[in-house]
Amino acid sequence: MATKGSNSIHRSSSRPLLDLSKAEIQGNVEEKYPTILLPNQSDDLSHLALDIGGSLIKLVYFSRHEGQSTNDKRMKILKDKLGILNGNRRSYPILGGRLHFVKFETNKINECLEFIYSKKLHCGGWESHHSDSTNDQNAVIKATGGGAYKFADLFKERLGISLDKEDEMDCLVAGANFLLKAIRHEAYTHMEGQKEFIQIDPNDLFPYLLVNIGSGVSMIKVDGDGKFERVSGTNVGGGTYWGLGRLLTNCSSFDELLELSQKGDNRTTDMLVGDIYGTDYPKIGLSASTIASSFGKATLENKELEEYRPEDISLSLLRMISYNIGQISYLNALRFGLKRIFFGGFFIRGHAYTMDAISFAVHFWSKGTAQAMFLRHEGFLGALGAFMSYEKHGLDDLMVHQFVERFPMGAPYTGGKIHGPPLRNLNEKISWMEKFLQKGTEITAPVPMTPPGTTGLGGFEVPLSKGSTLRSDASALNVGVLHLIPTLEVFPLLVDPKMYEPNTVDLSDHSELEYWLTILSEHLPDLVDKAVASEGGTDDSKRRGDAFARAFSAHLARLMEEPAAYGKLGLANLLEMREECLREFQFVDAYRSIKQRENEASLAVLHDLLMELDSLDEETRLLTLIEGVLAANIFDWGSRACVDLYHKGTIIEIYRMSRNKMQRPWRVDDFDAFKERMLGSGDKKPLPHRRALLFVDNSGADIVLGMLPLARELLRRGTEVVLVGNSLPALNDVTAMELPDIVAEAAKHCDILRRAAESGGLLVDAMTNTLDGSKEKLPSVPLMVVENGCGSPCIDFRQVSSELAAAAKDADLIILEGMGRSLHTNLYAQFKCDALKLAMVKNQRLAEKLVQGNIYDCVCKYEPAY
Ligand SMILES: CC(C)(COP(=O)(O)O)[C@@H](O)C(=O)NCCC(=O)O
Ligand SMILES: [Mn+2]
Repeated sequence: MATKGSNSIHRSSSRPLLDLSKAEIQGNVEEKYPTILLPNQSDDLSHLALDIGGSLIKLVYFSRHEGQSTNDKRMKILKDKLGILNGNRRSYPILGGRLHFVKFETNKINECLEFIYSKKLHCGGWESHHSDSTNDQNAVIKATGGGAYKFADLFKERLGISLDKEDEMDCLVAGANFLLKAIRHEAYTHMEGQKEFIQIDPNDLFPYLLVNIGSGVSMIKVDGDGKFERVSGTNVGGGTYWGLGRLLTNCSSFDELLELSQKGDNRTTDMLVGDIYGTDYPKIGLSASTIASSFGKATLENKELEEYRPEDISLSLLRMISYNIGQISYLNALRFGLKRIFFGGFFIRGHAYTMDAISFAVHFWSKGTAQAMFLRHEGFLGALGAFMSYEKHGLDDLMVHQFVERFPMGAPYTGGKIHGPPLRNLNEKISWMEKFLQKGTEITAPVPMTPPGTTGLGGFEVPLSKGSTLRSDASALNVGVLHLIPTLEVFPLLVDPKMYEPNTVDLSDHSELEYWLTILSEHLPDLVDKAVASEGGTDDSKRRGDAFARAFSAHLARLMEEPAAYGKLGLANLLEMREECLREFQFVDAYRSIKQRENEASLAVLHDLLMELDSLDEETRLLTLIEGVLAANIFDWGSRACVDLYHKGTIIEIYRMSRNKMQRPWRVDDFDAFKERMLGSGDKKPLPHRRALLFVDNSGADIVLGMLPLARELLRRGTEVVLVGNSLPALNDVTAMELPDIVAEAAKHCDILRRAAESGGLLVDAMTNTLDGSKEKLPSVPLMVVENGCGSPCIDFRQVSSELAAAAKDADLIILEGMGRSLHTNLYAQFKCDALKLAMVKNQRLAEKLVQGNIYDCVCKYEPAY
């Protein structure tokens, strides 16, 4: 096993240069960095890279989306107000690209070629740019693995592409470095069946030992990007397990052999300490069940191979090889003083028992001072590395907060297991989901979980539970699609972004997880009804609705069995997953008509409400406004209890009932502290806040009769107001795109709102008049709208839109409204500015757990700047 000196990644320049022909400036030419359209340039828009191994082909490809343009004038004014210089990046909704991870069996290479062809990945992925097929002839694709040589001619012949070979070791390291720096829940430990995600600080990653277990094993000391050395290895690896296993058991595939091991009992083959001593050997810390000699028992008995169970042989082999690799790895880590050891390669395949065995060996020999870690994308290190070797893909500098991982369903090639034909369009995806209905519960069937204590503390012991309880979790869907959103930023007003945890409820508590998964499952029929109705109840929408329900149920079933399947799970992830799943089946806005109807009904009574408010003194008005926000937060189509209420009354009736019940003290009641900050006490009048960010929640009464009147009060007191709305729809939440029209309607009833909206660039028509000089120019504090970067009922402040981050720089007050944004997430979040968290608790269990109260209790939590 030769070692290799330090390497630096070779960046070949195989990609064609930019094609600037017919280039033109798109959008506003006056902007400092206008968008330049390159109609003839396509290669930079999509990439594909391959790792062609002996058993699997791994593909990583990037797809990019066109954004929708928005109202330029409105955006320009907003940017001026917020001081955003770079004017070319944004449009609603968020722009971005996606990194997809796909696997094929190498012996089904034709499916892989067909997939590449159907997605046009061989010519940049953009059909419209490649009507001329002669372009395809020049395409060069990065590839690594032995198959990059073996199949080069086939790729040329069938797709007209040349494979540009990248060194395998370079790729492994580049892939691992990228994952460990960019993906939040990439690395995890796996001890006795328990998976725990480890947060790696990207600034404190190096040095580490990367152990790649393929047919053979490479141990690589990694000191930085492109800086590594193969310090050791062993010829006893995955190939040894599979090769010996095949000879000894007649298994026909690696997976079959691995599965067999799960039913094995190694006491029949291994010589244990107890076999030699008849008891434990406590002096040197060995229990009777410790393996003294793998397969040693075969020397004591006069038995033929056929007399041993293949299951036992497979388990003994697996343990022998895993322990050996774990031990050698630890010794190498010790040799170079490395604290971290990451294991990857096809041998591991996310297989619980293999990981437990390796972890045990590292733990045992290091006496608990070292820990084995595994990588969720372990099978894709090489392909990712090949992908990273393209120049100018722009991914090098991206950071954790700019990636969002999502788990689409019905895309059978994402994830560990290959379980379907290549899907080209939504129709095929739906048919594929339908098949599962016919076949029963193939993907929704409970998957047995690994119970704690599979290896036992004494180590090398017989698993406590045998057979089906030792499962591989390499089944589908534990690797998602990585959305790259370069414009996402960490919210600058977080006191401590490193310590920030968005989720309030800990779903690692199994009863909590079960409760919330059940809630979501029970809500599903109603949601499907709404989604189908939002599209006119067509046959097509019904089909998609069914497919959505099946896909989402499958996600819930998978998570019930394996909560850590998609990384660390929180309620915010679950609620976002539901929205993403709807979008996957092309339900763009399931509550569209409900939102519209509620907006109209609420706007009709806004004038009366404002008159009533204006008749009150300052103090009563402030209290009435906060009551109004809390009362109107009852309009929540995501809460079971609220939806039941709506079947019993009209919007206005429910709103009045809710307001009448607003008796103080609320369950959490910091109103007096907030009032003092706003109005002062005695003669002392405090300075108004400079700028308030209002994180609005639901459409209808919530925004129109709750948050807008509160915004108006702040504006009246001289505080700039930024309404922060969702980038994409989620339940009945109001989106940033919908807000300007709602404000425009509300402004018809109110001068304060109108002037502020004009000043903030929200009333474009009125603004045109003003700019023409035909109207008196009235100075006013602006009312603005920004998108938050999310498409969920919750908000994760580690990943917000760049506009919101820019708006936050001058803000000294934030108001978070609703259960999703201020209870499920952020209840305990600390901000550098004053923060008011307002919500009605519309779930009995949450009310009991968080505020020791009851459903419909209210929370008014005020926290001065930390
Ligand atoms: C989805 C929600 C967070 C939305 O609440 P909101 O943020 O609109 O106040 C909430 O409705 C919820 O947690 N619903 C599930 C629990 C239930 O149905 O009781
Ligand atoms: Mn909501």
